[in-house]
Amino acid sequence: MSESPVLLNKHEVERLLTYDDLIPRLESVMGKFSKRDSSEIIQPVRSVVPIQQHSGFLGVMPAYLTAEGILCTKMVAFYQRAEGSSLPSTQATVLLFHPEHGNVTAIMDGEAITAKRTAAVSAISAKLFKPALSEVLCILGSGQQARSHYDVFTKLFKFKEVRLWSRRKEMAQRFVNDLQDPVTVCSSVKEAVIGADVIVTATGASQPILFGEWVKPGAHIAAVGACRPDWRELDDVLMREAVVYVDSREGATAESGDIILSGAEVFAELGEVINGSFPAQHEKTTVFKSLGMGIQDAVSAKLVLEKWNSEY
Ligand SMILES: NC(=O)c1ccc[n+]([C@@H]2O[C@H](COP(=O)([O-])OP(=O)(O)OC[C@H]3O[C@@H](n4cnc5c(N)ncnc54)[C@H](O)[C@@H]3O)[C@@H](O)[C@H]2O)c1
Ligand SMILES: O=C(O)[C@@H]1CCCCN1
Repeated sequence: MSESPVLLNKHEVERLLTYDDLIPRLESVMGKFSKRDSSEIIQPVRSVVPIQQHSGFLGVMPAYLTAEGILCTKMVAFYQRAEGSSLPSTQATVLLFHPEHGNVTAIMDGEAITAKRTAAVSAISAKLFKPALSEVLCILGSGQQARSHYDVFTKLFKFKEVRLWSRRKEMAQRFVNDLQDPVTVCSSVKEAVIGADVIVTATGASQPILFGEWVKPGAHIAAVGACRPDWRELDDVLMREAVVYVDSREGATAESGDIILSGAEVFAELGEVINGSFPAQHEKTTVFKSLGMGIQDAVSAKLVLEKWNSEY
């Protein structure tokens, strides 16, 4: 009989998963992924089941990292919530398996993993692609991803000003009231992004909210929302004028409305830049289009379990 799996709730996962540990593991696994060596990493594009009656989707995200012995899957339910809804738009659970025996070794909350690993990957993109002089950070959205992006971007980089826009101003105000440092709440996307050096889009929008004509030449955009083939956050002008990087070419081609509908060309994967096979064109306007990957959840979950094991 195999042992019962370790069960870790959101509070525990949040406590155990730190950006300092996570960032190097994500850089390493994304570099490996971009080498496309199937004896090292197997990660199919996410399977997504639409839940049409409720404007939602269930995604299943398996991954196997052979050398590290990590066999994992995340199950993530994500919804388009009506304005004013208090329900979370993204909920997830992560399972780790014993690769040899097939039993489940850990079941853990996936919300904290999703929030932190997505923000950490965006921060890696900003490290590579943001302009040399980056003084103004702008975040669009005030939900879970907006918060994790605020946390890691202000931890890693020094900005003179941070701006926030949310479609409901009171939510932006609530976000800001929780923080120690000053953040400017803006009344429109245009006001928030004009002159910004780094822009994070982390909204549930399905139509463009960020327009190329407002974006400062040379700025870096980490685009985290719009994870369906018919959803948009960025307009055609921005998509076509920027140098576009993605987490996975296959994921982007299957799932990103911003890429599919604009016809924008993907220049490189983040992992290809980490590996040195493509340059980081930080002097140009750059978009990092993030869709999220099972390997990112897998290394995060392994890290959480290692930390937990070291404590008990
Ligand atoms: N790339 C990834 O790996 C990844 C991971 C998790 C979530 N996501 C996506 O990121 C986005 C944000 O996720 P979250 O967990 O922070 O959600 P959340 O529900 O916590 O926050 C969503 C934010 O978007 C705003 N919003 C919703 N609809 C909008 C619209 N039509 N126009 C403008 N703003 C709108 C809400 O007001 C809120 O501020 C979602 O699209 C989600 O699917 C991507
Ligand atoms: O990679 C993820 O976890 C997310 C979940 C929500 C939709 C987009 N991708």
